Amino acid sequence: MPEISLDKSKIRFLLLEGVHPSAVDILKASGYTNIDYVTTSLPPEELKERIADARFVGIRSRTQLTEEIFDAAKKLCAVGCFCIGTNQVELPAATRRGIPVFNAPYSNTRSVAELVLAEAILLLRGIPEKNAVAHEGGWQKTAAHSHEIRGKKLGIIGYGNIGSQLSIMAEALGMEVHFYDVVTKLSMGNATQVNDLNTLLGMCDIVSLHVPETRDTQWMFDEAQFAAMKDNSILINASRGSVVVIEALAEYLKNGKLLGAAIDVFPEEPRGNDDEFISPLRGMKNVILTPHIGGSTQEAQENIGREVAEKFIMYSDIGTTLSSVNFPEVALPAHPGKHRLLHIHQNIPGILGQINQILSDNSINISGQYLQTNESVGYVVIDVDAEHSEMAMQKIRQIEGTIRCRVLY
Ligand SMILES: NC(=O)c1ccc[n+]([C@@H]2O[C@H](COP(=O)([O-])OP(=O)(O)OC[C@H]3O[C@@H](n4cnc5c(N)ncnc54)[C@H](O)[C@@H]3O)[C@@H](O)[C@H]2O)c1
Ligand SMILES: O=C(O)CC[C@@H](O)C(=O)O
Repeated sequence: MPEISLDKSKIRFLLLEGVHPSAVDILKASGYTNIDYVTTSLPPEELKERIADARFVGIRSRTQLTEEIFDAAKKLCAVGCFCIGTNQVELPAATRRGIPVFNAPYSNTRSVAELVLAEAILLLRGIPEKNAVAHEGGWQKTAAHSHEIRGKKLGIIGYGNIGSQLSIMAEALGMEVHFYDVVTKLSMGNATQVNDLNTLLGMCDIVSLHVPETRDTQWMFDEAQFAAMKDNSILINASRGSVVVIEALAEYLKNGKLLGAAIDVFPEEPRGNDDEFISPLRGMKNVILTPHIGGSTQEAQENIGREVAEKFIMYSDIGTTLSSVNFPEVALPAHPGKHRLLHIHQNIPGILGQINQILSDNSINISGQYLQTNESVGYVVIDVDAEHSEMAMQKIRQIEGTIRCRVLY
Protein backbone atom coordinates (compact mmCIF):
# COMPACT_ATOMS: atom_id res chain seq x y z
CA MET A 1 0.00 0.00 0.00
CA PRO A 2 1.32 3.46 -0.77
CA GLU A 3 2.23 5.56 2.19
CA ILE A 4 0.00 8.62 1.88
CA SER A 5 -0.71 11.68 3.89
CA LEU A 6 -1.90 10.91 7.40
CA ASP A 7 -4.64 12.51 9.43
CA LYS A 8 -2.76 15.17 11.44
CA SER A 9 -4.06 13.83 14.71
CA LYS A 10 -2.36 10.50 13.95
CA ILE A 11 1.06 12.01 13.34
CA ARG A 12 2.97 11.29 16.53
CA PHE A 13 5.42 13.79 18.00
CA LEU A 14 7.84 12.73 20.74
CA LEU A 15 9.11 15.83 22.53
CA LEU A 16 11.89 15.18 25.07
CA GLU A 17 13.92 17.12 27.62
CA GLY A 18 11.13 19.51 28.57
CA VAL A 19 11.18 21.62 25.43
CA HIS A 20 9.27 24.85 25.99
CA PRO A 21 5.45 24.45 25.95
CA SER A 22 5.35 27.05 23.15
CA ALA A 23 6.22 24.12 20.85
CA VAL A 24 3.19 22.15 22.01
CA ASP A 25 0.91 25.17 21.63
CA ILE A 26 2.06 25.80 18.07
CA LEU A 27 1.73 22.15 17.06
CA LYS A 28 -1.75 21.87 18.56
CA ALA A 29 -2.88 25.09 16.91
CA SER A 30 -1.90 23.50 13.59
CA GLY A 31 -3.90 20.34 14.30
CA TYR A 32 -1.05 18.12 15.54
CA THR A 33 -2.48 16.82 18.79
CA ASN A 34 -0.72 13.45 19.12
CA ILE A 35 2.15 14.65 21.30
CA ASP A 36 4.16 12.54 23.74
CA TYR A 37 5.72 15.19 26.01
CA VAL A 38 8.57 14.10 28.30
CA THR A 39 10.36 16.47 30.68
CA THR A 40 13.69 14.56 30.74
CA SER A 41 15.94 12.73 28.33
CA LEU A 42 15.35 8.95 28.21
CA PRO A 43 17.74 6.03 28.71
CA PRO A 44 18.54 4.43 25.31
CA GLU A 45 16.28 1.36 25.75
CA GLU A 46 13.25 3.45 26.71
CA LEU A 47 14.04 5.91 23.95
CA LYS A 48 14.01 3.07 21.42
CA GLU A 49 10.53 2.03 22.57
CA ARG A 50 9.07 5.53 22.65
CA ILE A 51 10.58 6.60 19.32
CA ALA A 52 9.31 3.54 17.43
CA ASP A 53 5.96 5.16 16.62
CA ALA A 54 7.14 8.74 16.33
CA ARG A 55 7.11 10.63 13.04
CA PHE A 56 8.85 13.61 14.62
CA VAL A 57 11.23 13.74 17.57
CA GLY A 58 12.23 16.90 19.43
CA ILE A 59 15.33 16.88 21.63
CA ARG A 60 17.77 19.24 23.32
CA SER A 61 21.44 18.53 24.03
CA ARG A 62 21.19 15.43 26.24
CA THR A 63 19.55 12.96 23.87
CA GLN A 64 22.01 11.09 21.69
CA LEU A 65 20.42 10.07 18.41
CA THR A 66 22.74 7.31 17.24
CA GLU A 67 22.61 4.84 14.37
CA GLU A 68 21.05 2.33 16.78
CA ILE A 69 18.31 4.75 17.81
CA PHE A 70 17.57 5.59 14.19
CA ASP A 71 17.28 1.86 13.48
CA ALA A 72 14.53 1.72 16.09
CA ALA A 73 12.78 4.79 14.66
CA LYS A 74 11.26 3.21 11.58
CA LYS A 75 8.58 5.86 11.08
CA LEU A 76 10.70 8.90 11.83
CA CYS A 77 10.33 11.73 9.28
CA ALA A 78 12.28 14.55 10.95
CA VAL A 79 14.37 15.49 13.98
CA GLY A 80 14.16 18.86 15.72
CA CYS A 81 17.01 19.99 17.98
CA PHE A 82 15.43 22.60 20.24
CA CYS A 83 18.84 24.28 20.60
CA ILE A 84 21.78 25.40 18.47
CA GLY A 85 24.12 22.39 18.71
CA THR A 86 23.34 19.32 16.57
CA ASN A 87 26.41 17.28 17.60
CA GLN A 88 24.17 14.97 19.65
CA VAL A 89 22.66 13.64 16.40
CA GLU A 90 24.57 11.31 14.10
CA LEU A 91 23.78 13.46 11.09
CA PRO A 92 25.03 11.02 8.41
CA ALA A 93 22.77 8.33 9.91
CA ALA A 94 19.78 10.68 9.65
CA THR A 95 20.69 11.78 6.12
CA ARG A 96 21.13 8.21 4.88
CA ARG A 97 17.59 7.48 6.04
CA GLY A 98 16.14 10.58 4.39
CA ILE A 99 15.49 12.32 7.71
CA PRO A 100 16.01 16.10 7.82
CA VAL A 101 17.35 17.57 11.05
CA PHE A 102 16.30 21.07 12.11
CA ASN A 103 17.59 23.33 14.89
CA ALA A 104 17.17 26.87 16.18
CA PRO A 105 20.41 28.55 15.14
CA TYR A 106 19.85 32.02 16.66
CA SER A 107 17.21 31.91 19.36
CA ASN A 108 19.53 31.58 22.37
CA THR A 109 22.53 33.51 21.02
CA ARG A 110 21.83 36.59 23.11
CA SER A 111 21.30 34.57 26.31
CA VAL A 112 24.73 32.94 26.01
CA ALA A 113 26.47 36.25 25.25
CA GLU A 114 24.84 37.93 28.27
CA LEU A 115 25.90 35.14 30.62
CA VAL A 116 29.48 35.19 29.39
CA LEU A 117 29.81 38.93 29.94
CA ALA A 118 28.29 38.70 33.40
CA GLU A 119 30.70 35.90 34.31
CA ALA A 120 33.69 37.86 33.04
CA ILE A 121 32.74 40.78 35.30
CA LEU A 122 32.13 38.55 38.33
CA LEU A 123 35.44 36.72 37.89
CA LEU A 124 37.48 39.90 37.43
CA ARG A 125 36.09 41.08 40.79
CA GLY A 126 36.59 37.77 42.60
CA ILE A 127 32.87 37.64 43.34
CA PRO A 128 32.46 33.83 43.45
CA GLU A 129 34.90 33.65 46.36
CA LYS A 130 33.66 36.81 48.13
CA ASN A 131 30.10 35.56 47.83
CA ALA A 132 31.00 32.13 49.26
CA VAL A 133 32.89 33.74 52.16
CA ALA A 134 29.98 36.09 52.98
CA HIS A 135 27.56 33.14 53.02
CA GLU A 136 29.82 31.56 55.64
CA GLY A 137 29.71 34.74 57.75
CA GLY A 138 33.04 36.15 56.51
CA TRP A 139 33.79 39.64 55.15
CA GLN A 140 36.35 39.98 52.36
CA LYS A 141 36.31 43.74 51.78
CA THR A 142 39.36 44.30 49.62
CA ALA A 143 40.28 45.64 46.18
CA ALA A 144 43.16 43.18 45.87
CA HIS A 145 43.01 41.32 42.53
CA SER A 146 39.77 43.15 41.60
CA HIS A 147 39.61 44.81 38.20
CA GLU A 148 37.20 46.65 35.94
CA ILE A 149 36.29 45.01 32.67
CA ARG A 150 36.78 48.29 30.80
CA GLY A 151 39.97 48.24 28.74
CA LYS A 152 40.53 44.51 29.18
CA LYS A 153 41.33 42.33 26.20
CA LEU A 154 38.70 39.72 25.30
CA GLY A 155 39.73 36.82 23.06
CA ILE A 156 36.81 35.08 21.35
CA ILE A 157 37.48 31.64 19.86
CA GLY A 158 34.81 30.98 17.22
CA TYR A 159 33.40 34.23 15.82
CA GLY A 160 30.00 32.96 14.72
CA ASN A 161 26.59 34.07 15.91
CA ILE A 162 27.41 33.99 19.63
CA GLY A 163 31.01 35.11 19.31
CA SER A 164 30.11 38.15 17.21
CA GLN A 165 27.15 39.09 19.44
CA LEU A 166 29.47 38.91 22.46
CA SER A 167 31.99 41.04 20.58
CA ILE A 168 29.50 43.90 20.13
CA MET A 169 28.34 43.81 23.74
CA ALA A 170 31.91 43.63 25.07
CA GLU A 171 32.97 46.66 23.04
CA ALA A 172 29.99 48.57 24.40
CA LEU A 173 31.52 47.99 27.85
CA GLY A 174 34.87 49.33 26.69
CA MET A 175 36.65 46.03 26.10
CA GLU A 176 39.21 45.47 23.37
CA VAL A 177 38.10 42.47 21.33
CA HIS A 178 40.24 40.01 19.37
CA PHE A 179 39.08 36.78 17.85
CA TYR A 180 40.32 33.57 16.31
CA ASP A 181 38.28 31.65 13.74
CA VAL A 182 39.14 29.11 11.06
CA VAL A 183 37.16 31.21 8.59
CA THR A 184 37.96 34.82 7.70
CA LYS A 185 35.18 36.83 9.31
CA LEU A 186 33.88 40.35 9.03
CA SER A 187 34.84 42.04 12.31
CA MET A 188 32.15 43.73 14.35
CA GLY A 189 33.08 47.21 15.55
CA ASN A 190 36.81 47.46 16.21
CA ALA A 191 37.40 43.76 16.85
CA THR A 192 40.43 42.27 15.12
CA GLN A 193 40.91 38.76 13.79
CA VAL A 194 44.11 37.07 14.95
CA ASN A 195 45.18 34.20 12.76
CA ASP A 196 47.37 32.39 15.26
CA LEU A 197 45.63 30.89 18.28
CA ASN A 198 48.67 31.02 20.56
CA THR A 199 49.25 34.69 19.78
CA LEU A 200 45.66 35.43 20.78
CA LEU A 201 45.96 33.36 23.97
CA GLY A 202 49.10 35.22 25.00
CA MET A 203 47.41 38.63 24.54
CA CYS A 204 44.03 38.30 26.20
CA ASP A 205 42.81 38.78 29.77
CA ILE A 206 39.68 36.75 29.11
CA VAL A 207 39.30 33.94 26.59
CA SER A 208 35.79 32.77 25.70
CA LEU A 209 35.07 29.67 23.61
CA HIS A 210 32.26 29.66 21.04
CA VAL A 211 33.16 26.89 18.61
CA PRO A 212 30.87 24.01 17.65
CA GLU A 213 31.72 20.42 18.59
CA THR A 214 33.64 18.98 15.65
CA ARG A 215 36.58 16.65 15.17
CA ASP A 216 38.85 19.72 15.05
CA THR A 217 37.53 21.34 18.22
CA GLN A 218 37.63 18.15 20.29
CA TRP A 219 40.07 18.71 23.18
CA MET A 220 41.18 21.92 21.45
CA PHE A 221 42.09 23.32 24.88
CA ASP A 222 44.68 21.17 26.65
CA GLU A 223 47.96 21.75 28.55
CA ALA A 224 49.63 23.54 25.63
CA GLN A 225 46.83 26.08 25.21
CA PHE A 226 46.62 26.80 28.95
CA ALA A 227 50.39 27.24 29.02
CA ALA A 228 50.09 29.73 26.12
CA MET A 229 47.48 31.83 27.95
CA LYS A 230 48.46 35.11 29.58
CA ASP A 231 49.26 34.85 33.31
CA ASN A 232 46.23 35.59 35.52
CA SER A 233 43.79 35.32 32.65
CA ILE A 234 40.32 33.77 32.67
CA LEU A 235 38.79 30.99 30.58
CA ILE A 236 35.07 30.86 29.83
CA ASN A 237 33.56 27.86 28.08
CA ALA A 238 29.88 27.90 27.13
CA SER A 239 30.39 25.98 23.89
CA ARG A 240 30.73 22.21 24.31
CA GLY A 241 32.30 20.11 27.06
CA SER A 242 34.45 18.21 24.58
CA VAL A 243 36.42 21.34 23.67
CA VAL A 244 38.33 21.57 26.98
CA VAL A 245 40.40 18.90 28.75
CA ILE A 246 38.91 19.61 32.13
CA GLU A 247 41.73 17.98 34.14
CA ALA A 248 44.28 20.25 32.43
CA LEU A 249 42.11 23.27 33.22
CA ALA A 250 41.90 22.19 36.87
CA GLU A 251 45.68 21.91 36.95
CA TYR A 252 46.25 25.42 35.56
CA LEU A 253 43.72 26.88 38.00
CA LYS A 254 45.43 25.11 40.90
CA ASN A 255 48.93 26.20 39.89
CA GLY A 256 47.77 29.84 39.74
CA LYS A 257 48.46 30.42 36.05
CA LEU A 258 44.76 31.18 35.51
CA LEU A 259 42.87 33.64 37.68
CA GLY A 260 39.56 31.87 37.25
CA ALA A 261 37.13 30.14 34.94
CA ALA A 262 33.44 29.94 34.15
CA ILE A 263 32.36 26.60 32.76
CA ASP A 264 28.84 25.81 31.55
CA VAL A 265 29.48 22.62 29.57
CA PHE A 266 31.34 19.47 30.59
CA PRO A 267 32.71 16.31 29.01
CA GLU A 268 30.24 14.32 31.15
CA GLU A 269 26.98 16.01 32.09
CA PRO A 270 24.32 14.52 34.38
CA ARG A 271 21.38 13.06 32.49
CA GLY A 272 18.86 14.80 34.72
CA ASN A 273 18.58 17.27 37.57
CA ASP A 274 18.54 14.46 40.15
CA ASP A 275 21.87 12.97 39.03
CA GLU A 276 25.14 13.91 40.69
CA PHE A 277 27.42 16.33 38.89
CA ILE A 278 31.01 15.09 39.10
CA SER A 279 33.92 17.30 38.08
CA PRO A 280 37.50 18.04 39.16
CA LEU A 281 36.45 21.72 39.24
CA ARG A 282 34.02 21.22 42.12
CA GLY A 283 35.01 23.16 45.24
CA MET A 284 37.26 25.66 43.43
CA LYS A 285 36.36 29.12 44.67
CA ASN A 286 37.59 30.94 41.56
CA VAL A 287 35.42 28.88 39.23
CA ILE A 288 31.80 29.54 38.29
CA LEU A 289 30.10 26.24 37.48
CA THR A 290 26.75 26.34 35.70
CA PRO A 291 24.66 23.35 34.57
CA HIS A 292 24.64 23.90 30.80
CA ILE A 293 22.23 26.82 31.03
CA GLY A 294 23.95 29.30 28.69
CA GLY A 295 20.86 29.31 26.49
CA SER A 296 18.34 28.54 29.21
CA THR A 297 16.29 31.70 29.58
CA GLN A 298 12.54 31.97 29.23
CA GLU A 299 12.97 34.27 26.26
CA ALA A 300 15.30 31.92 24.41
CA GLN A 301 13.42 28.72 25.21
CA GLU A 302 10.06 30.15 24.18
CA ASN A 303 11.50 31.37 20.88
CA ILE A 304 13.24 28.04 20.28
CA GLY A 305 10.02 26.13 20.98
CA ARG A 306 8.16 28.19 18.45
CA GLU A 307 10.93 28.19 15.84
CA VAL A 308 11.53 24.44 15.73
CA ALA A 309 7.82 23.55 15.98
CA GLU A 310 7.20 25.81 12.97
CA LYS A 311 9.92 24.00 11.04
CA PHE A 312 8.25 20.66 11.87
CA ILE A 313 4.91 22.00 10.67
CA MET A 314 6.32 23.41 7.44
CA TYR A 315 7.93 20.06 6.69
CA SER A 316 4.89 18.04 7.64
CA ASP A 317 2.38 20.30 5.88
CA ILE A 318 4.15 21.15 2.64
CA GLY A 319 7.54 19.39 2.62
CA THR A 320 9.67 22.52 3.25
CA THR A 321 13.18 21.79 4.51
CA LEU A 322 14.50 25.36 4.68
CA SER A 323 17.35 25.72 7.20
CA SER A 324 17.76 21.97 7.77
CA VAL A 325 21.33 21.26 8.87
CA ASN A 326 21.80 18.03 6.88
CA PHE A 327 19.33 18.16 4.02
CA PRO A 328 18.85 19.90 0.68
CA GLU A 329 16.77 23.03 1.26
CA VAL A 330 13.52 22.88 -0.66
CA ALA A 331 10.53 25.22 -0.39
CA LEU A 332 7.69 24.99 -2.86
CA PRO A 333 4.52 26.96 -2.03
CA ALA A 334 1.42 24.83 -1.42
CA HIS A 335 -0.50 24.15 -4.60
CA PRO A 336 -4.20 23.93 -3.76
CA GLY A 337 -6.09 21.29 -5.69
CA LYS A 338 -2.98 19.30 -6.56
CA HIS A 339 -1.31 16.37 -4.84
CA ARG A 340 2.28 16.68 -3.63
CA LEU A 341 4.84 13.88 -3.93
CA LEU A 342 8.07 13.84 -1.97
CA HIS A 343 10.96 11.84 -3.34
CA ILE A 344 14.18 11.55 -1.35
CA HIS A 345 17.02 9.75 -3.08
CA GLN A 346 20.73 9.10 -3.07
CA ASN A 347 22.47 11.85 -4.96
CA ILE A 348 23.37 9.92 -8.09
CA PRO A 349 23.09 11.40 -11.58
CA GLY A 350 19.93 10.90 -13.60
CA ILE A 351 17.24 10.46 -10.94
CA LEU A 352 15.28 13.57 -11.87
CA GLY A 353 15.46 12.49 -15.51
CA GLN A 354 14.02 9.10 -14.59
CA ILE A 355 11.23 10.65 -12.52
CA ASN A 356 10.23 12.97 -15.33
CA GLN A 357 10.44 10.19 -17.91
CA ILE A 358 8.06 8.07 -15.82
CA LEU A 359 5.63 10.97 -15.43
CA SER A 360 5.82 11.75 -19.13
CA ASP A 361 5.39 8.08 -20.18
CA ASN A 362 2.23 7.95 -18.08
CA SER A 363 0.90 11.31 -19.32
CA ILE A 364 1.06 12.81 -15.84
CA ASN A 365 1.21 16.58 -15.95
CA ILE A 366 3.68 18.25 -13.57
CA SER A 367 2.11 21.32 -11.96
CA GLY A 368 5.15 22.24 -9.90
CA GLN A 369 8.57 20.75 -9.18
CA TYR A 370 11.60 21.65 -7.11
CA LEU A 371 14.82 19.63 -6.72
CA GLN A 372 17.81 20.30 -4.52
CA THR A 373 20.73 18.04 -3.76
CA ASN A 374 23.60 18.03 -1.32
CA GLU A 375 26.67 15.81 -1.41
CA SER A 376 24.75 12.69 -0.38
CA VAL A 377 21.00 13.10 -0.98
CA GLY A 378 18.59 14.64 -3.42
CA TYR A 379 15.12 15.84 -2.49
CA VAL A 380 12.45 16.60 -5.04
CA VAL A 381 8.93 17.88 -4.45
CA ILE A 382 6.49 17.32 -7.31
CA ASP A 383 2.90 18.55 -7.64
CA VAL A 384 0.62 16.51 -9.90
CA ASP A 385 -3.11 16.14 -10.57
CA ALA A 386 -4.83 14.40 -7.68
CA GLU A 387 -6.07 11.42 -9.70
CA HIS A 388 -2.53 10.48 -10.73
CA SER A 389 -0.66 10.84 -7.48
CA GLU A 390 -0.81 7.27 -6.18
CA MET A 391 0.11 5.73 -9.51
CA ALA A 392 2.96 8.22 -9.97
CA MET A 393 4.28 7.49 -6.53
CA GLN A 394 4.18 3.73 -6.98
CA LYS A 395 6.21 4.06 -10.15
CA ILE A 396 8.80 6.57 -9.00
CA ARG A 397 9.47 4.71 -5.78
CA GLN A 398 10.82 1.83 -7.92
CA ILE A 399 13.69 4.02 -9.13
CA GLU A 400 17.02 2.69 -7.95
CA GLY A 401 18.53 4.99 -5.32
CA THR A 402 15.15 5.95 -3.82
CA ILE A 403 15.41 6.39 -0.05
CA ARG A 404 11.87 7.52 0.69
CA CYS A 405 8.88 8.44 -1.37
CA ARG A 406 5.36 9.36 -0.39
CA VAL A 407 2.32 11.42 -1.22
CA LEU A 408 2.37 14.27 1.29
CA TYR A 409 -1.20 15.39 0.58
N1 LIG B 1 26.00 26.68 26.64
C1 LIG B 1 24.90 26.71 25.95
O1 LIG B 1 23.81 26.59 26.47
C2 LIG B 1 25.00 26.92 24.47
C3 LIG B 1 23.95 27.61 23.82
C4 LIG B 1 24.05 27.81 22.46
C5 LIG B 1 25.14 27.30 21.75
N2 LIG B 1 26.10 26.62 22.40
C6 LIG B 1 27.27 26.10 21.67
O2 LIG B 1 27.94 27.21 21.09
C7 LIG B 1 28.39 26.84 19.80
C8 LIG B 1 28.56 28.08 18.96
O3 LIG B 1 27.29 28.65 18.66
P1 LIG B 1 27.11 29.70 17.47
O4 LIG B 1 25.65 29.90 17.32
O5 LIG B 1 27.94 30.88 17.69
O6 LIG B 1 27.67 28.86 16.26
P2 LIG B 1 28.15 29.38 14.84
O7 LIG B 1 28.12 28.21 13.96
O8 LIG B 1 27.39 30.60 14.47
O9 LIG B 1 29.67 29.82 15.09
C9 LIG B 1 30.72 28.92 15.32
C10 LIG B 1 32.00 29.58 14.84
O10 LIG B 1 33.10 28.74 15.18
C11 LIG B 1 34.00 28.72 14.09
N3 LIG B 1 34.83 27.52 14.16
C12 LIG B 1 34.53 26.25 13.81
N4 LIG B 1 35.57 25.43 14.04
C13 LIG B 1 36.55 26.20 14.57
C14 LIG B 1 37.86 25.93 15.01
N5 LIG B 1 38.37 24.69 14.98
N6 LIG B 1 38.59 26.96 15.48
C15 LIG B 1 38.09 28.23 15.50
N7 LIG B 1 36.84 28.54 15.09
C16 LIG B 1 36.09 27.54 14.64
C17 LIG B 1 33.12 28.78 12.87
O11 LIG B 1 33.81 29.20 11.72
C18 LIG B 1 32.05 29.78 13.33
O12 LIG B 1 32.42 31.09 13.02
C19 LIG B 1 27.31 25.88 19.30
O13 LIG B 1 27.79 25.01 18.32
C20 LIG B 1 26.90 25.16 20.55
O14 LIG B 1 27.65 23.98 20.65
C21 LIG B 1 26.06 26.42 23.74
O1 LIG C 1 19.10 23.42 25.66
C1 LIG C 1 20.03 22.63 25.59
O2 LIG C 1 20.03 21.51 26.12
C2 LIG C 1 21.29 22.97 24.78
C3 LIG C 1 21.60 24.44 24.72
C4 LIG C 1 22.83 24.75 23.90
O3 LIG C 1 23.91 23.95 24.22
C5 LIG C 1 22.59 24.75 22.41
O4 LIG C 1 23.27 24.02 21.69
O5 LIG C 1 21.73 25.53 21.98
